[in-house]
Amino acid sequence: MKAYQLSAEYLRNKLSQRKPKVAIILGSGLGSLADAIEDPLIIPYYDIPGFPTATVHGHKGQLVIGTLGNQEVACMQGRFHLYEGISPEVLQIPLRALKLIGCEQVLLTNAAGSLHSEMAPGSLMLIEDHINFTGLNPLTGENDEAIGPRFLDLTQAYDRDMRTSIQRVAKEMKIELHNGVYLWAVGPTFETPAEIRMFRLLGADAIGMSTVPETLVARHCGMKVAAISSITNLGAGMSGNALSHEETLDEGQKAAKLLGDLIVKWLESLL
Ligand SMILES: O=P(O)(O)O[C@H]1O[C@H](CO)[C@@H](O)[C@H]1O
Ligand SMILES: Nc1nc2[nH]cnc2c(=O)[nH]1
Repeated sequence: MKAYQLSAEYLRNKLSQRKPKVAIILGSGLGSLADAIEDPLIIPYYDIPGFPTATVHGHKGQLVIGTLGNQEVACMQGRFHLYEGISPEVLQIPLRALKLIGCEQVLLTNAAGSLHSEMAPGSLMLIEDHINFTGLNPLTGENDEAIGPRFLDLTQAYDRDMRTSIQRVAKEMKIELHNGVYLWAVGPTFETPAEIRMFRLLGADAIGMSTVPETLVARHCGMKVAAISSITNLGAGMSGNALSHEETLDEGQKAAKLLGDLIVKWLESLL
């Protein structure tokens, strides 16, 4: 059996009657969103066969399964990044396991730097497309045609219907939701000011070290994907301030309530 099949089998046994259809991945500083999940079944990643363990400060490392916005959800409280030394192949495991237990759509969240001074810290950005600036891809290696195609079309990486419904809910809630392109840099260093200037020229609006590999794996196995960035800082060199992960976590936590409210209302709207 493959690692993700082992993970899924373990999770299926734990789930009993629960049938999460929506997966949510919480980014840096956004972990508290999982605290609102009712009747939670909490499974630490280290208990799940095949799963890596979360190493980044502020990423708790557990799967929380329960009810949010009247929907059954499976929420990853903490994610994996390539810069942690995790191989691209291992990055496939969580999303494929979530698909195997029945999740059909996934909402990814992240903390990101903004490339526009008008999109200041505290802003939310719905990802409409991405740029993979790493030259790496979690789908590299042998392809299992039973999971997805060797050559995956990414014309609609971020699902149009999910984006439309999230935008509609944000509008109803009078939440300003920017739209933009997220650029995946491998990290773990933040960018130089020269890189930020270059990324702006390339058409990026926000930058971070996650999300894109999850999108690729999820789309490959047929899940629908939407993603929202919580802007925690302006890109390097734009404000004169030094960047730090502590700032990411602080600003992420400040935005978590707003993003949480938006996610709950969106889930309610799916009924
Ligand atoms: O993308 P998430 O996991 O939200 O975290 C972002 O914040 C961290 C840097 O502070 C990096 O891991 C970056 O990707
Ligand atoms: N690469 C990158 N990741 C981030 N995560 C939060 N802010 C940033 C940033 O400015 N750059």
